[in-house]
Amino acid sequence: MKFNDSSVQSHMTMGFVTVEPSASLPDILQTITEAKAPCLIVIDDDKPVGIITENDLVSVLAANQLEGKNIADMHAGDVMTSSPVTVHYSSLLKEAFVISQSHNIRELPVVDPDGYLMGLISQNDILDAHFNMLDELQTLSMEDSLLGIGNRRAMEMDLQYTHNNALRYQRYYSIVLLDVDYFKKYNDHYGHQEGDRVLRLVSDTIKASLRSSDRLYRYGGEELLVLLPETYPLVAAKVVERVLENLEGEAEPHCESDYGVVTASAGIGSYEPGCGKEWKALLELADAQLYSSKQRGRNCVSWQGDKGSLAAEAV
Ligand SMILES: Nc1nc2c(ncn2[C@@H]2O[C@H](COP(=O)(O)OP(=O)(O)OP(=O)(O)O)[C@@H](O)[C@H]2O)c(=O)[nH]1
Repeated sequence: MKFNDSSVQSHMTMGFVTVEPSASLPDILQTITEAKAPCLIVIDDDKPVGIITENDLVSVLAANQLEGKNIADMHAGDVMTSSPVTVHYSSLLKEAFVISQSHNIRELPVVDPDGYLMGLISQNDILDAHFNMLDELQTLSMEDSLLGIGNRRAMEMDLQYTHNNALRYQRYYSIVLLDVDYFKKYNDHYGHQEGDRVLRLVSDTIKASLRSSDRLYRYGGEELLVLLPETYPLVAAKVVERVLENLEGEAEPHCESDYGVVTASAGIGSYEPGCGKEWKALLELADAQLYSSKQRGRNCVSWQGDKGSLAAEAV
């Protein structure tokens, strides 16, 4: 389901049960029991002319028992609510909800412009669709539309959560800032659309190089952030080295780069139990280390433990 797919037609059920106006009450009782349906739609010429709910049947049966009438003599027409309230198939869910609320009914037959029956929608169907759409909207509000990874809002929430856990249980975690090298030159040479494609390639390559417990976010522009829970700085450096190698291994041409292919630089900020640093301070640290990687010639990773910008391998 898509969050903007909010027409009645997309959410109605085709599993409705119909009866003719001439159906006898015993047949109606048997049909509704066998179908386990909340209601029966009475149709004439494929158009809804009435609706029979479980409540209608209970009321009629109770009244008849009191009056001693024979139910075998009764028909759909004696039991149904005539001229049922219907909703047009192209109506919005919220219109259907208003109609069902204002008439205090739970099931609405859905009709086409000529009044022919197309389906049935219930208040429950409408509420289910509504909550599913809310879920989808929430997911979308946390996702970067270009790269399909977490956006900055998602990143901040997850960082705070990871930080709180680390604080409480004395755990390590590392964050990595990655920035595509010479990306302005890439855009200028190959065009912005190609730049977008390469950003997706970078993001996909990074994602494929990470463990499932690691998370990738778009920090902004061509900068990405990786959150590595439970990860020591040295281990984080090894992970990032692998990421950078994999990216270089994609061999995506970049004729304006010293490397001839698309590469990225990275900086790491790590939380160590008792260090007293907030996640925002780690972000600043990662940013400073990223700057250091750029200064060292790019396509490399720096972290605080690497003795001030020696290559990761050398430590
Ligand atoms: N195609 C594309 N370009 C983007 C996007 N976001 C940011 N950019 C571009 O990324 C470029 C980043 O340039 P700079 O910050 O100068 O960095 P750089 O050219 O990568 O140089 P270094 O980081 O020093 O290697 C800018 O030209 C931005 O316009 C995006 O979503 N798509």
